[in-house]
Amino acid sequence: MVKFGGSSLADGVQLNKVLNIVKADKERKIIVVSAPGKRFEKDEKITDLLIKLAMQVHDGLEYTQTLNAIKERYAIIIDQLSLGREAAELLEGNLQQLLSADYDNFSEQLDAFKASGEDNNAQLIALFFNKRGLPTRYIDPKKAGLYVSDDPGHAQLLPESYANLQKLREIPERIVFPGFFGVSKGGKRVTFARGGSDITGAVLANGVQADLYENFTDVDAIYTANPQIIHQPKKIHHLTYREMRELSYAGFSVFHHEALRPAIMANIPIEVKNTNNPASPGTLITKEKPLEANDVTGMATSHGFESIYIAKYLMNDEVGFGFSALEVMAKHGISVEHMPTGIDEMSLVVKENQINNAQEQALLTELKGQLNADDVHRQTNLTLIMLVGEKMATTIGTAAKAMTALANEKIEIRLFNQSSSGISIMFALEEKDEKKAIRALYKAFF
Ligand SMILES: Nc1ncnc2c1ncn2[C@@H]1O[C@H](COP(=O)(O)OP(=O)(O)O)[C@@H](O)[C@H]1O
Ligand SMILES: N[C@@H](CC(=O)OP(=O)(O)O)C(=O)O
Repeated sequence: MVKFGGSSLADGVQLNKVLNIVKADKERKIIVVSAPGKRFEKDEKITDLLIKLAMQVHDGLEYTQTLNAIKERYAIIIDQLSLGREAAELLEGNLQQLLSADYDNFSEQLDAFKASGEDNNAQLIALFFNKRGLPTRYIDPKKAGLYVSDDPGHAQLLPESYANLQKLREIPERIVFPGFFGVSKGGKRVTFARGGSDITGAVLANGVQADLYENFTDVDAIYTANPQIIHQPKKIHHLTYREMRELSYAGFSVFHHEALRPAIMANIPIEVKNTNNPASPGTLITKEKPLEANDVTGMATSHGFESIYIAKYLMNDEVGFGFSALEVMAKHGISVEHMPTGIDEMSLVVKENQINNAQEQALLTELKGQLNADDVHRQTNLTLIMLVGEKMATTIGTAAKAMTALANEKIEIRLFNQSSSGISIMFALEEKDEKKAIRALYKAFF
């Protein structure tokens, strides 16, 4: 079972590498593909172009330029791989159908457009493999019975899909399966969260009970820190599912955090590898791993957070205080990521984009009134840094070492939280300190 990300499918050169990787091992039987990704830093992903196109079509704006940009990307691939008229006509027909279909609402239309990126790519890649002598079948997620909830942009798998997907094992040829979407019970295409082709790969791996889920991307391994911040960070050779779940949720964009559960459920090892350097061993992710020398396995960051600080004298003696605070947040549709507490105070850490300016005052007033609090205020522009490692649970002094490294750089820690399992600690800092903090922590731990 293998998945190739958008960077591995960005043009004909990349697709030739993909063919060689698939041909090199007959166990690479099911191939999940993303839509063509970026060829260079400032390039646009097909998925982003499709989102733009859907909005322009919906708003009645001029969309020819965007449509042409999408056609051009596929045309280059068709040309580079000499796929001929058959491929060009297939693509043209699919796009026409997409544009002329009736949609009940914009969410449905947007998801149909987004899904078409992977779907067209899967059809082209199946054609390409067949033309190069590798018998391959394109499979439509609808035909395979990959059912999901009707939550556009945030689909959740319906468990009955696993039994349907098991039947893919009976297909003798290689299978090319589009990632990123499934079908609702009403027969509509619904996408997972962005980056969701990883989820499709994990779901299929579970469905067919694969021995291994290989996830091909554009880096040699998962690194101890984001390579866009640290120059040539150390590679992580082995991660546990728990570590990966913490790190991917906290900012390791290389593997989607929702893709872990299906793999964990069937205990399938995951290997993250590089399409541009397939001989390199990559990073293995399994349930358990041999204990390492280092207490911290990796560190992730993500920005765009804020904290709502609530203070009340004798808070800890009040039964149900935390419940009431969370109830107000839930009423406003805001999900709380972390909840560090003190004796008379607590902070609710949330994603910043969940609270708009119009809502702010009402939320703060309601929290203050409902909780009879002494003080309620927001701290905005926060970055969360997560240090993760199985060995941290049994090591003394990890937090102290991290705090010393930050203090030496005169970086103020706004919040601190340790997970109950002991395998992660979280710091919230001001966004302006993010890069300095990551560098200081990297130096201290690696
Ligand atoms: N800790 C990390 N280790 C490896 N890559 C990381 C890490 N954090 C962020 N990344 C980024 O993730 C990218 C790969 O993920 P993504 O762009 O989704 O790839 P794909 O197109 O293959 O799905 C890398 O190019 C890298 O910039
Ligand atoms: N193409 C989709 C799904 C995906 O997983 O893409 P990638 O493999 O390029 O991260 C997106 O951009 O969100």
